[in-house]
Amino acid sequence: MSKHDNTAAVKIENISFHYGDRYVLDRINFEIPNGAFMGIVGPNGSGKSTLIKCILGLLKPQSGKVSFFGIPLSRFKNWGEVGYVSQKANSFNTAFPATVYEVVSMGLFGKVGLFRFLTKKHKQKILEAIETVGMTNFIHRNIGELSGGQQQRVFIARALVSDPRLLILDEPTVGVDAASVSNFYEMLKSLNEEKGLTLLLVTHDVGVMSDYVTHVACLNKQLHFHGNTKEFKEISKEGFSQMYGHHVHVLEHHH
Ligand SMILES: Nc1ncnc2c1ncn2[C@@H]1O[C@H](COP(=O)(O)OP(=O)(O)OP(=O)(O)O)[C@@H](O)[C@H]1O
Repeated sequence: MSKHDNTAAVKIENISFHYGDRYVLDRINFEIPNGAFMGIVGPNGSGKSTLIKCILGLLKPQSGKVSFFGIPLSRFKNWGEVGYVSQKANSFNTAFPATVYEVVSMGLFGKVGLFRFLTKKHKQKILEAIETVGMTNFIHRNIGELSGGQQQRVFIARALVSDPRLLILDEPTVGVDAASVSNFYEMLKSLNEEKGLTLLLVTHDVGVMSDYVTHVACLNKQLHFHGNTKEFKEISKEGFSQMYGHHVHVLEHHH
């Protein structure tokens, strides 16, 4: 594969961020290994979105640094390698009259008006991305006529058309009904395992998520734990709650 194989996909070094005099992130250090599927969990207000914004360079931390594939954020230019699916509610007006095919094609150009310039190769990419997320049967359906989980799949396909090496997802299961959540994670897992895509997922959903990810980071202003899923599961539930606060409970899958 690529020459970056031993380099972390994302390296976060000593990141601190405060809004005014209010600390939201306190000296955060961790790496997302290339090829990992990492879940970041934390209660409301624990700084998850702020951390994602610092990673993407949308917010500038007061201290610390971020690098992608070994390149410092300040010099990183290959944004096509990094896909981002923000919280659904903020990302798209689903009343907008666009089909699945049209929404996914925006991942190539960002604009609907450029449809007529799509080459055969572009069209192939779009069809492939739609197939990867299992939405081929809905290709001409309007985005507004899909369920929350189906819409999220389409937004992921939109992020996949530019062939990213890393995909960052902020609360992708919000609005996805409980029965579809496992299917949704299953799809992410196969993107990770079969396509070798590195995934970073932010969620409240500790229980179900931990059955699919390879690594976990627990955030509550500070990083309370980071490691592989086996280590995460070995932490006793009580010990974990004490360490991390009462907001988060590790639930077994069948609950
Ligand atoms: N623009 C802002 N100005 C001031 N404070 C902010 C701003 N944005 C967020 N905060 C505060 O920073 C803290 C962390 O917010 P953040 O959105 O990063 O948390 P989160 O873990 O993503 O929360 P949630 O799970 O509820 O989305 C919260 O206390 C929030 O109120």
